[in-house]
Amino acid sequence: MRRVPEHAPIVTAAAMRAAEAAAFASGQSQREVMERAGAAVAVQVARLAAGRAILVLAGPGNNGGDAYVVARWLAERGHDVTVAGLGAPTGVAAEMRAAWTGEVTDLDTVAPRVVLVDGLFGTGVSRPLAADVARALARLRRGAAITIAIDLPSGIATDDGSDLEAAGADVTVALAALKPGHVLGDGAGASGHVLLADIGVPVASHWHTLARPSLEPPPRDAHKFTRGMVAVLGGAMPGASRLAARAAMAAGAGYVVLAGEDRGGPDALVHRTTDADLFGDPRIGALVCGPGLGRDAAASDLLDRALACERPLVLDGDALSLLGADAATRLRGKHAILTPHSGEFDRMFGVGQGSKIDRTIAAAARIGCTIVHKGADTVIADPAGRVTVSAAAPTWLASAGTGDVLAGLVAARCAAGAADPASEAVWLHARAAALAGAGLIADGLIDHIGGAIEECL
Ligand SMILES: NC(=O)C1=CN([C@@H]2O[C@H](COP(=O)(O)OP(=O)(O)OC[C@H]3O[C@@H](n4cnc5c(N)ncnc54)[C@H](OP(=O)(O)O)[C@@H]3O)[C@@H](O)[C@H]2O)[C@@H](O)CC1
Ligand SMILES: Nc1ncnc2c1ncn2[C@@H]1O[C@H](COP(=O)(O)OP(=O)(O)O)[C@@H](O)[C@H]1O
Ligand SMILES: [K+]
Repeated sequence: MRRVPEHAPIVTAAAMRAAEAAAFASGQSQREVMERAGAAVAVQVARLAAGRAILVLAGPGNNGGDAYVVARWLAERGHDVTVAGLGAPTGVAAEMRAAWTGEVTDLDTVAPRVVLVDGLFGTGVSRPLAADVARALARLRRGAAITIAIDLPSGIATDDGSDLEAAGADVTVALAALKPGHVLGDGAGASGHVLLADIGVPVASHWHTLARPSLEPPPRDAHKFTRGMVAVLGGAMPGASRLAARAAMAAGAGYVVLAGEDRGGPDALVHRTTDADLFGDPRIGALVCGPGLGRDAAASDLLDRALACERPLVLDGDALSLLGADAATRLRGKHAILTPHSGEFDRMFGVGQGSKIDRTIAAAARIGCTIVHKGADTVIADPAGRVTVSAAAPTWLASAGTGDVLAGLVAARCAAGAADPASEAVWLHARAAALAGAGLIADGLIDHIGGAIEECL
């Protein structure tokens, strides 16, 4: 499983340029910052190279400038370094090129070495790599045992993670902040393990990577209702609603109700009918509607009643499909957390423009609710524009029913009064998956929620 730093700021290329400009305006020189960036990367390269031969690729912009600093730093400390260049840098990057006293060979002809450092393009990549450059990069990566990218793997679009003919990296050293390209789409896979280097450029952002929550055991005076009551509406596919209910129980809800005709599930699960008493029960801290609900008239009626009641809602699966393009009008002003996968998201909000972060922020602002936009890169956005991205969840989660488990987790944290129930639930979900290991199924994932919680106490 790849590693990504926790609670790291995420900024776009434009925001990064603004942060750099502010640092330069406050008296730092571009040269100093580039020396710091190169040294920070070189420290990691030295550690990972462990004495093996290194090839540094240096591009025509400031990413290339960083690369020349990396090469100089390593050579000065006795490492076996060669450099291959692309284009002639300008400005400070040209000064760094001039300060490299070794040879600069041609990208097309250079032989691969065990350690590859990719400093061709970073946040300035503006179009797909030319075929010969992409071919050379892929060849050199294939010939290396480890590839370390400076700031971003060359050919990953900074702001949305799309693939502009990147070869990828095993380790990426992100400078000053992570970029959307490290956590979204193809970029997440291409970046490998991500390390964050402090280069002395302060960065402020409302967007962060997911962090381990800090949780408390139930206090001495706890009773079942103070720990949070969750009600899950059952429907056409009882297994899904049962998974959500069991996950809510495992995630620490003190009282979990499964409402409907299904009488299955563990003995500790409370069964009720979907009558007016249920929807009016003021003790319900979160009402889950959607997992296994179905899409028939009965399902639609249950959704209407859920939306009409005053309880906080967790809306998933079929509830989201039933809402479809009406989501924006029907959810406005509701206290709800939505957990769509990309198909459900697109049905509600359209495919739209921009990155997954941009689209999720826009949708959350439009409906005034928090949205957990699921996938390998789960993006959580609230109506105020705060974003958390989970970019390192085990891919074993891609199996039926794991989303139902997440809905139950979100509901349990919501009913417990958590400040950020969606992010906490997504962390616990990913961690439970890591503890469950290879070949996990949704039922087994629930057995590891307790272990994930233990790590947060
Ligand atoms: N600002 C700072 O002081 C600091 C910046 N830092 C570092 O700088 C990086 C950003 O630097 P950057 O803005 O110079 O962009 P960079 O990623 O080197 O690429 C731009 C060059 O590539 C070219 N080009 C683009 N796409 C291309 C393609 N497909 N195929 C071929 N050419 C292509 C583009 O040419 P153009 O698009 O104009 O034709 C231009 O020449 C950042 O990631 C970090 O590593 C750190 O040192 C901290 C201080
Ligand atoms: N490739 C993947 N890597 C990591 N997590 C994934 C991947 N694919 C899906 N997931 C996660 O698995 C869960 C699947 O949810 P969902 O698609 O709603 O499935 P279901 O409706 O069958 O429960 C979500 O939490 C999602 O973020
Ligand atoms: K790079």
